[in-house]
Amino acid sequence: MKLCVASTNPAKTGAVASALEKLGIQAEIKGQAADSGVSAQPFSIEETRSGAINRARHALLSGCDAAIGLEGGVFELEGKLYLCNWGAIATAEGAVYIAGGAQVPLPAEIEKHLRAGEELGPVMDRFARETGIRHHKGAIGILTAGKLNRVELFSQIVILLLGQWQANSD
Ligand SMILES: O=P(O)(O)OP(=O)(O)OP(=O)(O)OC[C@H]1O[C@@H](n2cnc3c(O)ncnc32)[C@H](O)[C@@H]1O
Ligand SMILES: [Mg+2]
Repeated sequence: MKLCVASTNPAKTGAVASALEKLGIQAEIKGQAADSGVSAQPFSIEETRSGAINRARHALLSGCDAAIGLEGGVFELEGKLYLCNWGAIATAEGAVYIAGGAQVPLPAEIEKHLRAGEELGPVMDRFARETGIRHHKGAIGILTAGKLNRVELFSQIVILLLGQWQANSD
């Protein structure tokens, strides 16, 4: 099976590889940049989820058995911003399955910069005095003292996607 991943971010391609390994599924993974069709920093659940679906649909056009889109974003609930992550798998048979991941509130300090129009990636790097956080541990890694990283978070979403595909294929 050839599986396209709609990003070259190693946190996303790594998450797909890790999910496949956990499920014992053999597949060739191809990471490629794909248009999310939403803003670089999605600001609602709807926008984040749409970004994942658009990525998957676009990546499927490059000729794979299925394509996985993963998107990070934030949304507001009772006046606070929360981190959210969504995923979608588009299959060559024309099906699309969707799943959401863990959500945590963002510290006020980070929230302030996002509301001023900055992207979470660079804001997290400054906050944690590190570089490229979005490529590995992610905001979730910083906010949970490394107990859960971005690869593991996306990996669980990918398991939810592959599981739904399988549940609907038998
Ligand atoms: O190359 P792509 O696939 O676009 O990967 P990305 O890291 O930019 O990831 P997203 O586009 O899905 O994320 C949207 C924005 O939110 C940021 N972001 C989302 N989740 C994050 C996380 O866990 N840690 C750091 N930045 C994150 C990211 O930098 C983007 O500005
Ligand atoms: Mg991005």
